[in-house]
Amino acid sequence: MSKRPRTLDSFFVSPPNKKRQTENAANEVKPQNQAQSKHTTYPFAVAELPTDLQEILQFVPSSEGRDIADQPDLDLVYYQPYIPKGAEKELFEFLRQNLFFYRVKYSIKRGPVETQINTPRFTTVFGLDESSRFSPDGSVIVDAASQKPVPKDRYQCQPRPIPQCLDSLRILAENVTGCKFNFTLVNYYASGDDSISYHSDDERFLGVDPAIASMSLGARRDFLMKHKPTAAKHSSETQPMKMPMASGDMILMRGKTQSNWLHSIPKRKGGEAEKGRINITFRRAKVKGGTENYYRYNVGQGDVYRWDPGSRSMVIWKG
Ligand SMILES: O=C(O)CCC(=O)C(=O)O
Ligand SMILES: [Fe+2]
Repeated sequence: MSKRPRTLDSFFVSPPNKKRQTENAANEVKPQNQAQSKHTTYPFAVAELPTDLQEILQFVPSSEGRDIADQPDLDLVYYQPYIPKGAEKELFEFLRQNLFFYRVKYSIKRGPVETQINTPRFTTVFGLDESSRFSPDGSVIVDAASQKPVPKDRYQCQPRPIPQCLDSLRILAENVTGCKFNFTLVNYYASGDDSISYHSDDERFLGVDPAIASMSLGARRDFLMKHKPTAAKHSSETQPMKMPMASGDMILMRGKTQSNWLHSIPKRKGGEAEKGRINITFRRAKVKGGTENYYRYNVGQGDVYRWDPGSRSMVIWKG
């Protein structure tokens, strides 16, 4: 006999005869699902999604996406919300608690001048470009064409398989958008001082007109967009946009958007931003250069950070 389908509401009431979560002496909430994603490249194992969250994800998208294409070269789908209300808070806490993050530093050279850049947010990344894939157990990287293990020096970086908790979200994003993704990039904006400046994700390694799905959890932060300056088009022909990305919202950017528009998350003074915000983007890198780029700028060579529930802040993880 098949199981009776549950309604969304029933997920938010604890079943009477089932203890939903176990609490230890420190009152720390433990997920029901103790299984973990492990890999030699991970500083520590990543818990799999708790079963209650896994089940709620059947109800994604929580609302129909709204097309926004009323300006030149703009092609967006905005889900407000995407994750069911009530579940996004648990998903936010779970991911902040269980992922490892980095504060990447790098230098750029413009002519003779070298500038040190401190990425103003926490980042982490998982995935592999189209030219190769992980074997099912994740132990080897296999060439997509020959199906043979790739030579050791194929990648300078050490690619990481997407842990189960993020891979479930990736598969969901594929099903909802009809796009294919092989990378998951995660940003954590700890406070209003963390930000990402105006840019477009139009790197060659993503191919033409890339689709990028971008999910928000935690603090509401403004997502700003403006058209790139062009010779032909006066910027006054287009209107800059401000989208209040709330917890559980998702925006899909596709078509000509990346080649023509810039986006940013500006710094904010105090308020809600201090609660912290997670952004997850799903993308598809076509070639090896994409893999190298993503690990260089989102993992780097520095310290590993992990959320510390005691001090409620990211602290350097000492292994
Ligand atoms: O945090 C966001 O919403 C945007 C992040 C972003 O644009 C990026 O990672 O490329
Ligand atoms: Fe971006």
